[in-house]
Amino acid sequence: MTDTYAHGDSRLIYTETNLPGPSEDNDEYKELMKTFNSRLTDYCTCVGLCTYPTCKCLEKSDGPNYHMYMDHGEPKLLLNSNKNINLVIECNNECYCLTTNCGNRLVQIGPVNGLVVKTCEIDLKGLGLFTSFYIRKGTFICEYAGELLTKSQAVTRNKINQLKGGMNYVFCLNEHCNGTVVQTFVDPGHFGNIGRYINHSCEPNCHIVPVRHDSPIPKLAIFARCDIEPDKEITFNYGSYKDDNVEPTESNVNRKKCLCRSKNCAGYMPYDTY
Ligand SMILES: C[S@@+](CC[C@H](N)C(=O)[O-])C[C@H]1O[C@@H](n2cnc3c(N)ncnc32)[C@H](O)[C@@H]1O
Repeated sequence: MTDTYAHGDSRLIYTETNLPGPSEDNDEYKELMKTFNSRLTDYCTCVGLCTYPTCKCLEKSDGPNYHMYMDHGEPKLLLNSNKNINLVIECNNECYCLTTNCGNRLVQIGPVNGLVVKTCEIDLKGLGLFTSFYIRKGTFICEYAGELLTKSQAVTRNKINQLKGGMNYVFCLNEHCNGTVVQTFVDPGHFGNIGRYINHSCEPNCHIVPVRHDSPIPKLAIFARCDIEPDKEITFNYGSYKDDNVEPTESNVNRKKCLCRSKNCAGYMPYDTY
């Protein structure tokens, strides 16, 4: 992966991709580490460009994940807009195809260029992530990477953050699969990448797509869901991509006020219901 970004804050440690959270001597942690350290066993035997349905990785993805376009004479990949985003499996180290141009490797290559961290116009939002370049719909922005936590660790950290009343970086990805929900918890609060600076919006220009290429644990990959002009803030909806914001009720009065200023702002940040 090529990731040249860094934190301006020396108290934070930059990690390009997820790393295990603090070790615990319990079954929940052991189970998480077992999955984290296991590898996807399928690989393709394509030579050169991977095409659907011959490529095993694309077959497992239920169709091509990305399409190519020329950007100032350079080939770039964009997420297919008709793609089932629950199933994005990139080629991996075991695959026979070429790492540089198989057409099914994007998230593993690293974030887009031109991302800038700066203070938001609305002070209370803190820092935000902005783009200095024009970004096309379907562009991979960056991962939301940090410590991979068990559910108990995530709940504890979330409670502590709520009590402190400061920023909360713990994100829960819910994947709905055959009637069950598989949850992935990532906290870039202390160890994280550039994605930790992305703020929430009720009308976001990006969304999170679970992408797998090495371990069965998905990368929380942030993609542009529309074209984005230079100097715009990068945002995604902190609610799961399946569950939209819910109206505030008595049970969620503790939710933070949302300052996204979008026309359809729900007024509150999505509630962490895990
Ligand atoms: C993942 S961090 C985003 C980066 C953060 N703004 C910073 O300065 O590092 C999430 C935190 O940012 C703030 N935040 C993000 N989006 C917001 C929004 N739309 N309205 C108000 N606060 C927001 C909240 O405090 C939230 O807990």
